[in-house]
Amino acid sequence: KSIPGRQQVGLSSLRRPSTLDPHHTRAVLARALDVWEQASRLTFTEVNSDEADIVVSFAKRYHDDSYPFDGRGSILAHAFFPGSGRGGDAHFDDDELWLLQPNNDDEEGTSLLAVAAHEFGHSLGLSHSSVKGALMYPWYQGIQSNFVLPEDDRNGIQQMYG
Ligand SMILES: CC(C)C[C@H](C(=O)NO)C(=O)N[C@@H](CC(N)=O)C(=O)NCc1cccc(N)c1
Ligand SMILES: [Zn+2]
Ligand SMILES: [Zn+2]
Repeated sequence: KSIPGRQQVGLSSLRRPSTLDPHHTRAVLARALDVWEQASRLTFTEVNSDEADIVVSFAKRYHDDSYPFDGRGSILAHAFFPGSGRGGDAHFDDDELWLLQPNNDDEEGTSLLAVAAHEFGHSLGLSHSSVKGALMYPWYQGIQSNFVLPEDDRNGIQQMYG
């Protein structure tokens, strides 16, 4: 399944986000992957198959793994470290108010770009970072439109896929 250097991403059509525009959602997910592509030798291709290395889905509460979501807020998403089966997959809590545009601070809602970039870090094998400001810092911090991958995250991905 996972051929080093060729990460495949499937946007699972099984559980597509109920409210988000699928075309726009894919564009945001592609940008979240691009964050990592630009800092490593990784390349990503979209495939429509659950055999993909990273299968993305949106789900609420219990969703056939033992990590149920919790409604709006708190847990926003989770992803599995690389591996067979659901390894690499990323699940997003469909009870969140996902924003597909970089949001100005006062607007409530959660940037899908920021969270997806964070989750794909897990999908690629990165754990949480204690460096405040790192993308892999455990707590959501929003994202600027001209987002550049912080140093700590770049080091992390270079160590694995330099
Ligand atoms: C124990 C984990 C399942 C928590 C989960 C997470 O880290 N997922 O990768 C999560 O949703 N964490 C929240 C915060 C929390 N502890 O509930 C979060 O903001 N993570 C996503 C995120 C997005 C963008 C940037 C950063 N730094 C973090
Ligand atoms: Zn899940
Ligand atoms: Zn995380």
